[in-house]
Amino acid sequence: MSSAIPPVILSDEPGSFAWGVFHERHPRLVRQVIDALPYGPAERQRLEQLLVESTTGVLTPLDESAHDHEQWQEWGRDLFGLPWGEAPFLWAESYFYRRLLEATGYFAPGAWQGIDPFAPFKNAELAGAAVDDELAALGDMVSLPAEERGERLLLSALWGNRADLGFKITAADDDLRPLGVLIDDSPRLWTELATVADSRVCLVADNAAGELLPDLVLIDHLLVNGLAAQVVLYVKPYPYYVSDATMADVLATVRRLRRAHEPAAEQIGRRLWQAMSGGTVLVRTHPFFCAPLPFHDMPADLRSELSGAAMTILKGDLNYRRLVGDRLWPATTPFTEVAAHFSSPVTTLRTLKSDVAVGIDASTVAEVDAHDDAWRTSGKHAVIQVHIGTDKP
Ligand SMILES: O=P(O)(O)OC[C@@]1(O)O[C@H](CO)[C@@H](O)[C@@H]1O
Repeated sequence: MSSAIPPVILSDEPGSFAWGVFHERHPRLVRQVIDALPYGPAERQRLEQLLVESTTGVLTPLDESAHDHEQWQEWGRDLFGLPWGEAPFLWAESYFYRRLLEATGYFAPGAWQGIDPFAPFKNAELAGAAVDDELAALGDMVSLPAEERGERLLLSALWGNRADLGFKITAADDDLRPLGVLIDDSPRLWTELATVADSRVCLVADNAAGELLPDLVLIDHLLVNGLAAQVVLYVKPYPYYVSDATMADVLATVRRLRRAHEPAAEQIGRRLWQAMSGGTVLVRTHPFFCAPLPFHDMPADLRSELSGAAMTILKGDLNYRRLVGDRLWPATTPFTEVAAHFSSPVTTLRTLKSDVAVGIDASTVAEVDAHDDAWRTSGKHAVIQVHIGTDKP
């Protein structure tokens, strides 16, 4: 690493993006969760208490009866007792979602066990007109040459990340209009996929519904065109960050494709179903995908699982923060420096929705700085960044 490592992002500074997540976004999110499902007084009270604690109190541990109490004790050893804003933003946000599941009774034996508090939002999006339009558009792509189709599908997987449901909670309609891809390393991705024979490609999913749909279509494209022999799709083991995809969301999305009126979409759904049955698409998960830590601290079992992949495609903002470290990097920090620790070649498909940015050349930084004060967080810009390894350009 060429220069000193910058500080980890905290959420204790009023007016900062991270502060706004706790003090503006979370209160609206909790309101929406309470409005979307008829939680009883106990669950509602616990949700309200979580809001009070996370905005004005100190971090308290999970109840000893929680199945992962020990694990969180270890992760939070030096943090419990501190004000939430003084813990790393990545850690505190992750713990907020774990505590939200505790408040709704997701893990405890009882009537609400296993009920995804975010399912009403994800289901509404998957059933909505925007997804209808995406399915219909797949028909128009059939006649395109494979390369052009691949490029379009990659862009739709990229911009599918734009409006995750957490982001939509505070974004104005105007914020949802994309502006541009600041870094586009996609030619390197396509070349690498075309070069490595019989390859396994991993895709670490981010959000369900409007993002998972183009991800699955991209996976189908890679398999059909021989750009991957097998795809491993990683999802979250339980609901997380509002709209993050779980296995239930994968099944709902494949079903939506299979039932589409558009024949091209229906065929993709059928092929994905067969690929899952036959093992050319494996859906996997790991507890570390909901851990409050950067990928640098990935446990050995997951590291070795990913290490044989020809490419790992990381979707979204949070996976990006976890890859490069949730720090106040100068945006010109070389991507290779901060992504080299990853155990396989890696591609990020990310729209910018937090303060972290790396690998952007100085002239591009100057240009976006001049036009958009909030370019790091507005979700209007995106990056496709690729790190392959020291032996390849
Ligand atoms: O990973 P995703 O879905 O692209 O984004 C997650 C996200 O919306 O959550 C955080 C704020 O809550 C931000 O860092 C980020 O923008």
